Amino acid sequence: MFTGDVGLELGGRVAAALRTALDVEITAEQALIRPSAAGRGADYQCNAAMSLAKRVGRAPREVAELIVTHLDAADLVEPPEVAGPGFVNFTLRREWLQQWATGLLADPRLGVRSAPQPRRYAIDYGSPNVAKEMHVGHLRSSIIGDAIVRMLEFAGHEVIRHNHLGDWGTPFGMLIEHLVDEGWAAGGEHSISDLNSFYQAARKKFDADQDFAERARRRVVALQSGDEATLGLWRELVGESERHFAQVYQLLGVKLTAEDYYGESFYNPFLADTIAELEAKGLTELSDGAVCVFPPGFSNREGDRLPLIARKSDGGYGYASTDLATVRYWTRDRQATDLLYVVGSPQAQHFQMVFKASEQAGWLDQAHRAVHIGFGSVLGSDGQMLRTRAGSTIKLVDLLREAVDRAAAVVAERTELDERQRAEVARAVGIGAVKYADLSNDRVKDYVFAWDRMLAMEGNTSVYLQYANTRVLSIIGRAGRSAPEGTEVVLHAAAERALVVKLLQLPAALAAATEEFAPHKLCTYLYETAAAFSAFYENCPILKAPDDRTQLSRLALAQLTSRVLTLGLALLGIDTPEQL
Ligand SMILES: NC(=[NH2+])NCCC[C@H](N)C(=O)O
Repeated sequence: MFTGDVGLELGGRVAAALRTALDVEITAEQALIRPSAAGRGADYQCNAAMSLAKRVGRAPREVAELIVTHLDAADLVEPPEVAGPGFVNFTLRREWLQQWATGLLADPRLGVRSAPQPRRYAIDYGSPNVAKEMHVGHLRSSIIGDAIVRMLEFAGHEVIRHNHLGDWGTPFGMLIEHLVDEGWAAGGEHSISDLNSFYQAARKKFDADQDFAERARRRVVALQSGDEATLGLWRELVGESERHFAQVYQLLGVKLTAEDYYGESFYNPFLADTIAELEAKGLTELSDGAVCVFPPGFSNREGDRLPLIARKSDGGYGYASTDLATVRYWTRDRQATDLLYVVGSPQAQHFQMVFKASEQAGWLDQAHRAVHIGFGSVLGSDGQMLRTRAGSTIKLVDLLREAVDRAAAVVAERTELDERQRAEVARAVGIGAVKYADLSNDRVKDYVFAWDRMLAMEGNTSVYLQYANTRVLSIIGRAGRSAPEGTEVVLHAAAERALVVKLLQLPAALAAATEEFAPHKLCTYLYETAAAFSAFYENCPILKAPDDRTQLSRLALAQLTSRVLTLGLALLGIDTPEQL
């Protein structure tokens, strides 16, 4: 059955040909069918002959020829051709493309099939720290994590979001004690910007004032032993931070809500059992009084094995203990099959060690996988970590507000919109620009934060795509009608055909972006689609189409383009205004 992915379909046919011709078994994926580069005169190519040649002891071109002679795909492609060292070039048949495009018009999923075996994902993203300002790393985690959530959900998987809020540990002793000193609980008129300096003030006192430090230490003990009054103050502090984070999430339009907080404190009740299980399985060692796990394969430059500290020498638990508990909790208690952690690349080793130890403990096995979805830093135009001019770290709300303000300046000239519409558009454009600038780069790389580039109307930006979409919509609007389901798509001009071939690649592009947790692959695809539409529109008039049938067909292509752009951007968490 056709899966919606024409590359895979061709792959299956190539695999069948190889079975008949050479008695070798490969999967549809292993047939390595890829879209051909533009201007190559073909739509797809098969790259498998070269590597198969060695396996079957024949020349690559000979293998390619055998594929061609044994291929049963005349319904789908023109007679294929062997090229170069052993590529097979495929050109899709016009009739097939026309039929496919007509069918697409009636398909709410635009050719994308749901996962045949849905999995249960638990995804850790956002994950800021209480009583501290969210930083750009948390912004990246929120944006990338959210796109991944949307893509996985669209693919039909179950997705549980959890926000690993840093809300526990020794700093809370000094924070709460400082809070008491400030009479903070009484007033309630405090905001997170107070809290940032609040944190620094607490830290300063802690370092300078022995008496305060002692009180802070006692406060930690009170907190950990569940003292009600202390817990009340702690909740106050956490609640205040959560209100602030909610503001950022709302402005950003990410799916994280108050229900998604599974902070470090959440795992507190599971820590003792988690560590006891590791001990019972013989995976721990005492090292300088601390209970440690030494997962194999991790050592420093001197060759010393690296520990995960499961329980500190004072009996307390730390960051690593909690993360071991997350793996156990999400796999065992919540039956998640896939654990995703969207956290900056500097924590890569931490997660590799946690995963290794979890494998040893049996929490991760064939049926469960854990993936650290790392990402690089955001740099300023000076190539250094993004900071304000004064040198302090940038406040996220400020950054997002500035994005909306700058976008507002861009749309201010659109006098045909009323004030409310303009505000909505400014938000969609500004926030979209920040998100897209982040998502369109390979996440593992650092990227430079540059307002002008991210808000440019030309190039691979969200504004360009949003604008392209409004242009398509306005053409359809001016036509005064739309192509109904069942409209027969007719492809005569090369640009029409090229656009349909692009639209046809949505399932493959989306699958790659989803499976590799690589939203930039979807961005690239959308950009190419918008470009294909431009070329189409330049060459194939819609409003002044030669006849009615052609106009309807071209309107159908315009509608499909808009739907692909809208869906693609929505999966990236970006809104598509109807006017811009
Ligand atoms: N399970 C986790 N460790 N998630 C990531 C937590 C990130 C941490 N709060 C930080 O700001 O660095």
